[in-house]
Amino acid sequence: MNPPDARTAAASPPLIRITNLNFSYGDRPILKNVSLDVPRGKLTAIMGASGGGKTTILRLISGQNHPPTGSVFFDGVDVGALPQKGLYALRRRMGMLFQFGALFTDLSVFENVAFPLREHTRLPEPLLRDVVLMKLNAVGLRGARDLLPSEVSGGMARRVALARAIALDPELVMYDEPFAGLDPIALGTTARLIRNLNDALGTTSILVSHDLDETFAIADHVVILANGGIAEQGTPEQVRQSQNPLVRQFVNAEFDGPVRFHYPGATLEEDFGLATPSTHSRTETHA
Ligand SMILES: Nc1ncnc2c1ncn2[C@@H]1O[C@H](COP(=O)(O)OP(=O)(O)OP(=O)(O)O)[C@@H](O)[C@H]1O
Repeated sequence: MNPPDARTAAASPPLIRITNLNFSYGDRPILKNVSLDVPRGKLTAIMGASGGGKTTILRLISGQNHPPTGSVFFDGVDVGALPQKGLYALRRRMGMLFQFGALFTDLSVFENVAFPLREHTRLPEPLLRDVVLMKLNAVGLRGARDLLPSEVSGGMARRVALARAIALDPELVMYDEPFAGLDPIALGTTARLIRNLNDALGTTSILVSHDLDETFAIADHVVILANGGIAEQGTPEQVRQSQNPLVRQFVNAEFDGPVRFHYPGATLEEDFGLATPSTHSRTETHA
């Protein structure tokens, strides 16, 4: 496994440091002893099979879930140790773009972006207007301010959600599958925009995505989750060259590998009456 980019690590401490984190839903373990640094000012992608715990990591970073053991530090602050008020203050430093954007359908594009500003600041109206228009300008939608979400395309709606995620000038923006449901052109536009906003605003970004090519094209640092732990991390190039079979299967989009295509069960021989009792074996197990 590759360590985070050495130059970044030397330049400044990570914005997020996760140490020895364990997390379960009920008695089902999801994350097992995970330690991870998210470098400041960079775009880190978290990838891996469905249900691997990627969204759970985002929820642990924002303090929506609490780890029974291990810690999440945001800019040196232990998120799990914060009282409710401190947690709210911390969340103002984070922007979130959830899967499918989740805009308020009865509010205009302008009011969707204005929403977090109205909720969390007391900006006078003319200043609020300027901030909203600047954010909309950054995503190319200043001219669409008066439209309703139903009047813009899916790709544009995602860009409105992006403008809303950066409305409060967060230090960290977390994107949970921001490309879901987008056509290839809108997907490419959104990916470029995420990269450009990260650089232009000097934020740190965490991107959870299944779109390998687009994600590898824009990420500085890639983390592959598998079996509750980090199977690999490094630059996109380093991860592509990983020899870990779990990573190879994922990166090469292989149909079968350590993660089995077949759900565990009876063998073909058993189901079709071709086997003698001695050859009955349940080999199709998950890695
Ligand atoms: N609140 C919850 N209660 C119980 N189980 C949950 C809860 N939230 C998520 N899970 C389960 O925990 C596992 C990890 O969920 P998580 O959403 O973190 O995975 P993911 O890697 O983001 O998946 P995907 O790529 O499909 O979005 C999944 O199997 C999910 O069904």
